[in-house]
Amino acid sequence: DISEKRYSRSVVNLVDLLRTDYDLALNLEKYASLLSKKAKLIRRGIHQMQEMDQKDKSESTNIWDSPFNAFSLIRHMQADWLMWLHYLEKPVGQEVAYLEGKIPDLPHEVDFEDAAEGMRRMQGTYELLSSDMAKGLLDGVQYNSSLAAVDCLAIGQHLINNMRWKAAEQWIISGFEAHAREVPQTEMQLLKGPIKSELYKKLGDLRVQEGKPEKALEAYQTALRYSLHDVELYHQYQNLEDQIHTLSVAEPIEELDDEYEQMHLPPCCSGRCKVPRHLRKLYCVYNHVTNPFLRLAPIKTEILSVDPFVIILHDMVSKKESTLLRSISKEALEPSETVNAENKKYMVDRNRLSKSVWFETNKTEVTKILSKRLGDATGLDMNRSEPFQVINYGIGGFFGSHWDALYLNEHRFGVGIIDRIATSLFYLTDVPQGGGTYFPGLNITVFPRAGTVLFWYNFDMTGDEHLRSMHTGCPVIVGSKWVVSKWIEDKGQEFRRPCVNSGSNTKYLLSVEKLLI
Ligand SMILES: O=C(O)CCC(=O)C(=O)O
Ligand SMILES: [Fe+2]
Repeated sequence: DISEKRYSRSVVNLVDLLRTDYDLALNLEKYASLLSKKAKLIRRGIHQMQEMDQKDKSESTNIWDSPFNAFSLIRHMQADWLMWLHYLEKPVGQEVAYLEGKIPDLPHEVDFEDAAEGMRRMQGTYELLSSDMAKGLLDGVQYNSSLAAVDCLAIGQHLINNMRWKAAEQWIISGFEAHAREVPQTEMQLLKGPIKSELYKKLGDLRVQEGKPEKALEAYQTALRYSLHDVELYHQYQNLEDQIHTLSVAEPIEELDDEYEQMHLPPCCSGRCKVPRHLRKLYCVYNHVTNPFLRLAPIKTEILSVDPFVIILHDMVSKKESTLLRSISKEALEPSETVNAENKKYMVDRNRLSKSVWFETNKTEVTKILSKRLGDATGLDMNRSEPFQVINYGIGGFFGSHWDALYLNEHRFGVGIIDRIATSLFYLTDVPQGGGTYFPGLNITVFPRAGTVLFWYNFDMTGDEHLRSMHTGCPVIVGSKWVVSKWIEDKGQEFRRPCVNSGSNTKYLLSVEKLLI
């Protein structure tokens, strides 16, 4: 479905969007040139009429001096003005229709909502100030791009819609600052009037919601100063003034609870949180034990946590393999889905903003090799694993905190039930800023490094789900985050990772946990 492109959920379609923008600008240019031709012809028409007028006047003839004059006048008035009307009404070329036809392909309101929500989440997660963000200063890094006043205004509006008054106010103020920095005029100013008026108007709306009518009135008044002829605004102002006089101002609407907000923003995505002591002593080893082949080519393995077992495998994907995988995925990406807890069906959800595509393990030489390598490095049977999933995150893209396991412990051991004993995440790209994988129960944040694999067990040694295996795909601040996931099934790994009561007899294990002995 064309209308379901979900532009904000990946960066790959943004290039198409730029192309469409360029194309539409050309279309507008064509329209403008046809329109000026039309205007020229109209002007010529007016000129002709004026000449006739002059002639009539200079010859000082009366309209009744000749039957032709009267006839001409009547014919002119009856037919020519109709002709003008037709001419004025006739569309100028096909450009308006072309633009109309393109509208369904352009980002929709949901795309904007996704993008604005992405900005808000980024701001909340990394504790950024809106004024810094608008200036292009993101988590201590200054970029040479910034937000325009209209962008700040739009984010402010989005926050007002979501009852976040304080944050909205800060974005409106950032809008004024952005406006002071701006040199070129934006289209909005051409088509809708001065941006300053729009910003003050929004500030007024906000103050009304907050229950500060006097302050709102002040804001509307200032807005009016910037657009004297805005009738609608004037009515809004008058209405509010009446309401204040008659004490009938609407009740304030309370800001959405901050605690709810905090719950949805993982606190340590920045990686600057304190890692617990027992996790700081961990180490790096060469794994040459899970497969005889590794004696020749051991895999550099970093142990991040013992319980649950979390490791980073180095040099698992070459540049060439990464490029190939990304290029075959680009055209096939669709908005990512998550498994619904109740019906186990895959669905698009607001908690996962990315695009992805599934590839069978045997799809290409690259997927076959990666699967083999992963099997060697983990000691697990890749014949018992789910297909690869290639994922791309857009700016602000994220995956809210979740567990990968599908069933609750009491349901997992039923007949025929297969669950995800382990997760492997191949990082295909570095992400310049943000986009880490964070474990809230461990306070570990792993930042994507092209070619590495993050691997962890979702279940403990007795087969129960490990609560601390919960993880988060942190919001991307800058860059295009490409990862490939592969979930490994529990059924079929019984001899490689048998259930044991404690870690004491791990020497019988065949999987990578052997490294712990
Ligand atoms: O992208 C990430 O960092 C996490 C991805 C993830 O949790 C998943 O795909 O299940
Ligand atoms: Fe996950």
